[in-house]
Amino acid sequence: MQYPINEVFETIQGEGVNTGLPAIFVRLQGCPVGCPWCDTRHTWEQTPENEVPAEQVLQTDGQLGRWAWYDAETLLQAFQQKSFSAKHVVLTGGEPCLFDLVELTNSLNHAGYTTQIETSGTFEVKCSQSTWVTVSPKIGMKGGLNVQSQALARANEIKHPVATQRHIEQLESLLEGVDLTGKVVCLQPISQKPNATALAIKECIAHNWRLSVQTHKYLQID
Ligand SMILES: C[S@@+](CC[C@H](N)C(=O)[O-])C[C@H]1O[C@@H](n2cnc3c(N)ncnc32)[C@H](O)[C@@H]1O
Ligand SMILES: Nc1nc2[nH]cc(C(=O)O)c2c(=O)[nH]1
Ligand code: SF4
Ligand SMILES: [Mg+2]
Repeated sequence: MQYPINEVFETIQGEGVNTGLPAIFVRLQGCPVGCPWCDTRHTWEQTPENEVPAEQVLQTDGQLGRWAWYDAETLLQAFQQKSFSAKHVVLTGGEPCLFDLVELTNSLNHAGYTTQIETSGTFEVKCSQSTWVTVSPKIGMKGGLNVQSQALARANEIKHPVATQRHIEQLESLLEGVDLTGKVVCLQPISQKPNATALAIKECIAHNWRLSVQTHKYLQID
């Protein structure tokens, strides 16, 4: 199966439970969710005129929204070509769960990589059993999509972006009736805003949730 890829790069996982882990990021192109504060808006549209040769996406994109087709085998070859040393692969986007990721995650696992998916939870999560699934639930966004119960049930980590008290209330009502056994709940301040960070700290302590800050942005790395 082929996937439209926006960028492939090696860095340190900056967010969530795996913060600090060296990782290869594979960013898929395309997302219909429409979060107003999204930090990767260039991944929303997958337009034919922005298709580029495969080698061009083996570096960070920035703002271009370019993409190329890759399958599992060519992606693994690209990791060799770039001499990446990380053994953890993060599939993000865009919205990676627009695609069936079973074949891709299984191939990566068989090649010796651990895998993680960053998803909005608005599509069914299809991946290998061992994949670490981070659902950052997107509630009431302008794309009009709802969080799927399958995605919440499959999540290993629920990492909610927050800026206002309303975001806390939305998360509380989303989590009602969800079995949280074995899952980690994190709050992630939106765009490093001081008020959002203060709110996230206060609510993490009150609920015994974890704080996730986007450490790569403080460090000014990709
Ligand atoms: C760009 S999204 C791509 C994956 C997927 N579409 C999703 O939303 O989870 C990756 C992560 O960045 C988070 N994110 C995006 N923009 C952000 C911002 N301005 N501040 C904090 N977190 C942000 C998302 O909530 C998600 O956890
Ligand atoms: N360093 C780093 N860590 C990240 N964790 C999640 C990211 C994402 O965009 O999904 C991300 C990212 O873009 N960079
Ligand atoms: S779901 Fe993810 S990629 Fe899509 S708009 Fe929201 S933060 Fe951005
Ligand atoms: Mg990011």
